[in-house]
Amino acid sequence: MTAPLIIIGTGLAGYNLAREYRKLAPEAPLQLISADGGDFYSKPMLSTALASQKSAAQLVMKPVEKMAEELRAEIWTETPVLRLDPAQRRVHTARGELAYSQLVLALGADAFAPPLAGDAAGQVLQVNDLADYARFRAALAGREQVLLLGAGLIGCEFAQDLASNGIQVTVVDPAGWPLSRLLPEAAGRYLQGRLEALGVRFCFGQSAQAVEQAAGRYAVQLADGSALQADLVLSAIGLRPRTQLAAEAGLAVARGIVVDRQLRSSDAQIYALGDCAEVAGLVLPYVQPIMQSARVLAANLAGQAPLLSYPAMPVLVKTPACPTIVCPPLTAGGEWECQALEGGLRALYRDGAGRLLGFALLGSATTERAALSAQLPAWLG
Ligand SMILES: Cc1cc2nc3c(=O)[nH]c(=O)nc-3n(C[C@H](O)[C@H](O)[C@H](O)COP(=O)(O)OP(=O)(O)OC[C@H]3O[C@@H](n4cnc5c(N)ncnc54)[C@H](O)[C@@H]3O)c2cc1C
Repeated sequence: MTAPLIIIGTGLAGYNLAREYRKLAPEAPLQLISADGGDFYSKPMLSTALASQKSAAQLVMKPVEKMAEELRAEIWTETPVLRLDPAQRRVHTARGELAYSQLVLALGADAFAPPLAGDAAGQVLQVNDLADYARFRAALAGREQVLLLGAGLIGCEFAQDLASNGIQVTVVDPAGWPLSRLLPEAAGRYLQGRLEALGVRFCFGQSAQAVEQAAGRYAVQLADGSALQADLVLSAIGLRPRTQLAAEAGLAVARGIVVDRQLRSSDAQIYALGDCAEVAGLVLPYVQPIMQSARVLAANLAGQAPLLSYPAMPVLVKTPACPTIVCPPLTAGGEWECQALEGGLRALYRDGAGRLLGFALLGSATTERAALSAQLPAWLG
C-alpha cells in the first residue's frame, strides 16, 4: 500500500491544505495528525467571541469526525508527533509510528510565555487555541478586572472584546503606544484614544515583573515598583513559530521552518506552511498568506510545480471601537506621513522615491483600503 501524504496540524493551515489537496487528488491516501482535538474552528474568532457570545464549544465550525469524512482522511487527534525521521520517511507519535510519502508541517506557533517571577506566574493565561479559550472563559466567569500583558494586535483585540462586555481592562506594554510594531505613533495614539473611550486603561513604558496571589486576586508588580490588582491576568505578548521538531530532524530553521516558494523545506519530501513556516524569508502569521500557501502547496504535492507569490495583504484589526486596517511595510528605510481626517486617520509609508510601501487606515480612512492596496508592490512577486 502507498504511504499517505501526512499533514501534521489541524489548524487553518493543515485543514485548508487538506481541502485544496483533495480537489486535485481525490483518491490519494491522506492522514492528518494533531496534538489537539482536531475540531475545525477559525482562530481569529478567539478574540471576538465574547462580543459574539460564543463559548469554546460554539466556536467549533465542524467537528473532527465530519472533517475526516469530508476530506476522506484518517485523522489522529490528541496525538503529539514526537520525532521526525526524514531518512526513513517516518513520523514517531505517542500512538505509534507512521510512514509517509510526503510530509507537511503545519504546526502553528507557541504563545510567548512572559518571564515573570512570583507565586502566581504559572496562572497567567494565554489564548492561542480552543482549549486555551475554554480555560479563559471558565476563569473569567464572575470576574470584573483583567490585566492584559501586550498591546499588540491580539492584545488590543482582547482589550476591545473584554471592555465592550463590561470588564475593566488595563493593558501593560513596554512600548509607547498600541500596535507599536505596525503603526506610527500618531496612528497608535488615535487607536489608544478610541479604546480609552470604551474604558480600556493603558500603562505604556512598563513591563510586568512578578505576579503574586493576593486574597483570590492577583497583584502584578511593574518594573517601576508599582503594582496593579486584577482578577485575572492574560498575556498576549507575541508568538514563536514551532520549529523544534524540524530542527531536531536536521531541517533548516531560522525564525521559522525555512521553506522555498514551493513551500519545500531543506528535505525534498518535507514541506511547511502557516505560522510555523518562514516562506522565502517571510514569517507572516496571518490567515491570507495561509490561504495562498495552501493552494500552491496542494498543487506541488499533486505533482505540479507552481511558485508562491504574495500580493500585499492588509490585516484587519478587530477593534470595532476604531476600525483599523494595517498593511505594514516589509522593508525599512522609508517614512510615515500621518494625516488626521474627519473621524479617522490615514498613515502612509513611502520610500525616498515617494513609492508607497505600506499604510495604516483608521476610522473613516478604512474606505481607502482597496485604492491604496492597488498601489502597493507585491510582498513576494
Ligand atoms: C486571538 C487571535 C486572533 C487572530 N486574529 C487574526 C485576524 O484577525 N486575521 C488574521 O489574518 N490572523 C489572525 N490571527 C492569526 C491566525 O489565526 C493564524 O495565523 C492561523 O490561525 C495559524 O494557523 P496554523 O494552522 O498555522 O496554526 P494553528 O492554528 O496553531 O495550528 C497548529 C496545529 O498544529 C498542531 N501541532 C502543533 N505541534 C504539534 C505536534 N508536535 N504534533 C502534532 N500536532 C501538533 C496543533 O495541535 C494544531 O492543530 C489571530 C491569532 C490569534 C491567536
